[in-house]
Amino acid sequence: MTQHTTPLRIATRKSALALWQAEFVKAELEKHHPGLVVELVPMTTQGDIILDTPLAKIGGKGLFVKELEQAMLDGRADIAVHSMKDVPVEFPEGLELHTICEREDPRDAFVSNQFASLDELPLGAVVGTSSLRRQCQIRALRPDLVIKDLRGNVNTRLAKLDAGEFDAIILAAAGLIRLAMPERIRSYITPEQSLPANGQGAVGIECRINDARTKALLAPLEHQVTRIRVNAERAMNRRLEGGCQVPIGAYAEVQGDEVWLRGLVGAVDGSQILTAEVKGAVAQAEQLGVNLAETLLSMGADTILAAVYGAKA
Ligand SMILES: NCc1[nH]cc(CCC(=O)O)c1CC(=O)O
Repeated sequence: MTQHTTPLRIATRKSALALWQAEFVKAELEKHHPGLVVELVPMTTQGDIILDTPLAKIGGKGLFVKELEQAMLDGRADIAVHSMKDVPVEFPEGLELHTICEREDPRDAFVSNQFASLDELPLGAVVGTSSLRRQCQIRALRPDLVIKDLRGNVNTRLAKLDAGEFDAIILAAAGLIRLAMPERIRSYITPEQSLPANGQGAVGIECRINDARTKALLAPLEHQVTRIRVNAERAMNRRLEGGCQVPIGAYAEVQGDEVWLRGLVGAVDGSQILTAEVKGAVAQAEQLGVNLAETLLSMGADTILAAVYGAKA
């Protein structure tokens, strides 16, 4: 048996979901490597501090990972665990996204104390979400609904719903399942109604590129089918330069040796929604993502995205 002398340290945010994900990876590592000691290094990020400004205005997701990455570069931690949908496409020099774990349910969830589904919401009901992607797709389905900004971690968002600020809110099903609140999911929003974000429901692990010991320890946590799906989705986003908060949906499924990738770019007000899909060999997953992005761009996604980025600047 291998001797494990030094503990492996996980840099993590302190939100319930981040801690769940870190604990999950810790448990997986300890299961695969008996004797290994895994420690959590909890930290606060800029994104956790600036909670009152819409994400799209403050430069997006990078704010949630910078401190974790610095800790790895400084040797204060060895890995960071991320929700794949929050991981920027680029990594700082010396770090890489090394492992993608098996995906939880990737769908969005409809959450409400009074209504069972989007269809049952009365005319003009108030729906909470801070995601431009969810906003534009819900507006396209139900132009009568009033969409209100909703930020904070999962528990904060649920508390705002319970306080009566919204008739319903939209959250990732994965978050509610992981936090042991599946009963909060009144219904699932199907990919046909609204495409999830790239990487939604998948957990990824970042580490130092030159850290062979950590990489060997992470190897059993890799999930091949999830990687193929997330690679296709992220390649589409990358080609669209959808680095931060953008009205882009991407969803891949693997059927046998084929990938089926669906993509969407929408105007935030729901006035225009472009959708396209592509099928091809698993080995071509990333190329399929790029191709689908180019199809969407040729359909007019470039104009829509330029308007979104222009509004932010
Ligand atoms: N943007 C925040 C975020 N990042 C990951 C999840 C859920 C879990 C996941 O997608 O892996 C959530 C909450 C949500 O969107 O409701």
